[in-house]
Amino acid sequence: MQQNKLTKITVLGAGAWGTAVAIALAARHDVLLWGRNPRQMQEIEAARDNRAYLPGHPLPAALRVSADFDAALAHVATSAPDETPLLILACPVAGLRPLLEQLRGRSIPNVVWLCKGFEAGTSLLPHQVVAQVLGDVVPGAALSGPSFAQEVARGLPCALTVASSSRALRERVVALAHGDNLRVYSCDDLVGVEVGGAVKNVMAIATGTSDGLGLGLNARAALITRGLAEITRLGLALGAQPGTFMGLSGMGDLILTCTGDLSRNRRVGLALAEGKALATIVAELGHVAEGVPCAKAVRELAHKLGVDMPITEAVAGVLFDGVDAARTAAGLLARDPRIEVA
Ligand SMILES: NC(=O)C1=CN([C@@H]2O[C@H](COP(=O)(O)OP(=O)(O)OC[C@H]3O[C@@H](n4cnc5c(N)ncnc54)[C@H](O)[C@@H]3O)[C@@H](O)[C@H]2O)C=CC1
Ligand SMILES: O=C(CO)COP(=O)(O)O
Repeated sequence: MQQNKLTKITVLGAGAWGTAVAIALAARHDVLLWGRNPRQMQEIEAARDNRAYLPGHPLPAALRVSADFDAALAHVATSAPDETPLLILACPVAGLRPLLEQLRGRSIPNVVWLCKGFEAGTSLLPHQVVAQVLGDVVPGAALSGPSFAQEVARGLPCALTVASSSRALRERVVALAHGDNLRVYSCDDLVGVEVGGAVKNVMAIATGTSDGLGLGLNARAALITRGLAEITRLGLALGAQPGTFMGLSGMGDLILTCTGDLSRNRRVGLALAEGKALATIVAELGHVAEGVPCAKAVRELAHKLGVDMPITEAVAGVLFDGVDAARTAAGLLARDPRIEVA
């Protein structure tokens, strides 16, 4: 495959994932990592290590870091005419709208977002938030799939999916990002890719809770499988293609997040099983756990659409309604029998 050399890329958001993606892409491109906290960005520059969000993964010498928003945008506005630069949005879903507001009216290239979830309050998917704020003039894509930041930063093998309604942008992102140990597939089902990436976080809280309660490996496999059925039902109601949920952004990310202890969402579940309060868990985590706000947004959406989502209901009940986790697990098992594919 033809690799584009030294394309200019700006990553907006210097958390764990933005930093890991910037590290991976800096091996082949001219990458600038922007973070909103000037003191933190100075510390990263001084240590050449993001000690707050991704400690122990030195930044390559070529990777530039900055807290200057104008400079970050100028980086991707100054490319040669034959290059299309890339703007990567690496904030959590809660930060997407505010970040997009900062971009509105500015001259920006193609945007690719990495966040996984439904927006709290609106239950919108990221591409819908992008369309609301920027309109459809800027081509956009979601990059998703099973990808723990720490492993990507170490250069371990990883496969992702880029989803966009623009074929040209999908091809562009593949040409830029595919290579070394990153394998990038493409897909035109933006809704399916985003729904899979969002709801798997809720399922990871469920499996973490189940594992923490000692309910066993059989229960975990059941939760993952029925979780996939639940994700698929919601996705189909929103217009997704069923096959997408068998792919990297569906089953792939669901398996990773439900079983891998690097998952922050799984760790939320493990801590809930210990009886910790949600506020304590979130404070101790020090990172976003998208499954928490997403459980509420998905519950609201499922009610609105009439989609049966018992695992999401159970997770939201434990997180927000003070329902006891062990009782919730028993409640799930006590549901009436049904045909498996339904
Ligand atoms: N960490 C991982 O392994 C992966 C994370 N993701 C997704 O990427 C998104 C970001 O996750 P992480 O970087 O891991 O979270 P994190 O909790 O490690 O860092 C979040 C970063 O976003 C910044 N931020 C928050 N609101 C912002 C705003 N309005 N403007 C600019 N920056 C803002 C914070 O300052 C912080 O630097 C989430 O949606 C997550 O689900 C996706 C794949 C892998
Ligand atoms: O999305 C992820 C892996 O693909 C990261 O999951 P967590 O946010 O649960 O750590």
